[in-house]
Amino acid sequence: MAALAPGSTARVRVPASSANLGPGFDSVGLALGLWDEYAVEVLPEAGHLEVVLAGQGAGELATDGRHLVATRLREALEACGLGWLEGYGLRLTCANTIPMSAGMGSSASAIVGGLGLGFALVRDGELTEADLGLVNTRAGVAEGHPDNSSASVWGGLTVSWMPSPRVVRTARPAVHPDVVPVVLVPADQRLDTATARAVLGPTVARPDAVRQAGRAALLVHALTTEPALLLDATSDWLHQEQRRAAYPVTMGAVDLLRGLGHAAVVSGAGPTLLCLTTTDLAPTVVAEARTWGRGWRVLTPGIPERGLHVPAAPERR
Ligand SMILES: Nc1ncnc2c1ncn2[C@@H]1O[C@H](COP(=O)(O)OP(=O)(O)OP(=O)(O)O)[C@@H](O)[C@H]1O
Ligand SMILES: N[C@@H](CCO)C(=O)O
Repeated sequence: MAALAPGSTARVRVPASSANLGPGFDSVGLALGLWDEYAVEVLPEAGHLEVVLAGQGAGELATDGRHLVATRLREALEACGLGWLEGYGLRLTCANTIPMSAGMGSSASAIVGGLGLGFALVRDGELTEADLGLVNTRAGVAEGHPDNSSASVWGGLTVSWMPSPRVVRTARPAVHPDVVPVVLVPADQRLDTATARAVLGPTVARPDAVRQAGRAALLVHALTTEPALLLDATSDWLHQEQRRAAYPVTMGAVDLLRGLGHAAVVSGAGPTLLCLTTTDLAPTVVAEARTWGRGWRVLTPGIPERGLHVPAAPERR
């Protein structure tokens, strides 16, 4: 493998994601049109790493080799046979819009983006389908559950599973064109995924497992074919009630919207709320959420059809 030439660059964009969507715990993900953008430039100074942050996490996250994008950039370069910072330096620039620890897959996006950036740097700024497959596997293994990471890699709706601890497989059903995600982010609230996972017990009752399996199957049908079934299709018995004390405000809002007939769920490990609605009803959901006041950010980010990608070069004037 040739050394990296000073002045070489790569750039990637990676979307946010919502995981679980009610019954699809640890397997179903939906990409959301909120993007982080990462860029890297090779510097001549061996051993030198510069991390420049803007937006979410700036002034808060590490700006050395511990930064999550940097650690996964390193993983990708080493997988391509390049020693980390051996004979070259790097400037990593991150422009982040995805809120951290909010339930929109920020850590998965950082992992997916870091890996993608490394492969893109080695491939002269391009990413192949095979690279996306590698990123999907490595990111799912790194997170331990591939729901967020697969949606960030592929865009759209993903259903992922791990037939063994180091293998990730993903199906990508096409979302019905009427489905609209409304994302409600409670201001100034964060919940680490690790904390939210720690409250889940090791076993579930058989009747709950049976109901959950049926609704997970129905979820895919509702999202792809019959959105009118989304309210029933988003019921959950495995994680949301168990975590209620960790995000009480969100659960109150989920209860309220579901009482009004809307398919509201906790997004990932929370505290963001995801409402899966339809083109005709989305304005009603948005109007309802706006009555809740400034404590909530109301987003309609759309569902990007592709995930991790190299953006087109900006046009020269
Ligand atoms: N863009 C980023 N760059 C570097 N590190 C990040 C970035 N985004 C998230 N992280 C790291 O990941 C942590 C958040 O991960 P966590 O899994 O708790 O939340 P999340 O991924 O936003 O939520 P969820 O998995 O429920 O959607 C942050 O505290 C930070 O350490
Ligand atoms: N399936 C994960 C998503 C958050 O990373 C959870 O709910 O814990």
